[in-house]
Amino acid sequence: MTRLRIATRKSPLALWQTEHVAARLRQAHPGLAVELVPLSTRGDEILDRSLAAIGGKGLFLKELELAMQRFDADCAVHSLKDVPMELEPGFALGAILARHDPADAFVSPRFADLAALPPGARVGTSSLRRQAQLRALRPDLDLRDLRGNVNTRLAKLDAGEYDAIVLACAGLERLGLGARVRARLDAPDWLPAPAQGAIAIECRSDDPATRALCAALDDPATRTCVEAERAMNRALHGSCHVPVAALATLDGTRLRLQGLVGSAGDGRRVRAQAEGAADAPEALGQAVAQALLAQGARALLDAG
Ligand SMILES: NCc1[nH]cc(CCC(=O)O)c1CC(=O)O
Repeated sequence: MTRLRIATRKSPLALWQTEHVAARLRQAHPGLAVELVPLSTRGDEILDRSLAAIGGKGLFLKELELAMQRFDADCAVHSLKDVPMELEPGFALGAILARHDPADAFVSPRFADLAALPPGARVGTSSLRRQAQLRALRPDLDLRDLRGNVNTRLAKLDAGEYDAIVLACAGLERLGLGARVRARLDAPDWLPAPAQGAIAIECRSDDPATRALCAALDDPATRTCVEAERAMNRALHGSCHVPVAALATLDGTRLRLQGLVGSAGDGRRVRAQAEGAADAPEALGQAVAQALLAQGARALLDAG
């Protein structure tokens, strides 16, 4: 294969991530002609309704998968946290790139961190996971919906619609906006979305040539961690628009997984953590999910 076409969404973050993957592929395979195929997705176009109402985060993938099925593209680049726990039949993750920063960020022009917000401050996020954790730590806050790409969300913050917002550190850093991070929201007090910060390349399962090219970019340590996080999420429900947070860390051959299920409504949350062998991330994810369920996670998930 001498040419590789990569489908991508058109948001600035998606384009950055796909350009990054393209550059890494050219570096790994000198002589390979790598091209971008930018596409609009329903998830990008529909901004006035919640993602859950319009069919979940899979909407960001659909058009990219159709392009691969039409052979208009060979692979697609995604933020792995936006990828449903079960891939569509016929697709596989050809590579998961090394993750540098899985954490969420507190972003505010006026306030240094969550504790510095005055009572009743307006905080923007449409993520149930972020709302649930904000409710648990600061029940007084006025949580308001906020959708759109990273740049749109920052513009709404700067226009004064919110006192603070929560975004992923990874997205801000990739867009050259790392200076906007006022405080990191770190474990164990705050956990990110399963697979947050990890970039994945999706390929057709029956395309070994593309899969072989992509495999050069795979980072086994990151794959191990995100497999544990996604296995936990999968064992809890099967969708990806729920107040579930997870973070796995790998220390040599020991894998540690922290998990949380919260309620965006009233701030209740349950937490669990466990350690296991690095070669069994699925089992660890399932064990932490069982520990969360034993503490009543099901009632929180059903309440939304
Ligand atoms: N939900 C949108 C989304 N998908 C991935 C990222 C950030 C990059 C990443 O997690 O790899 C973001 C923005 C955000 O949550 O701030």
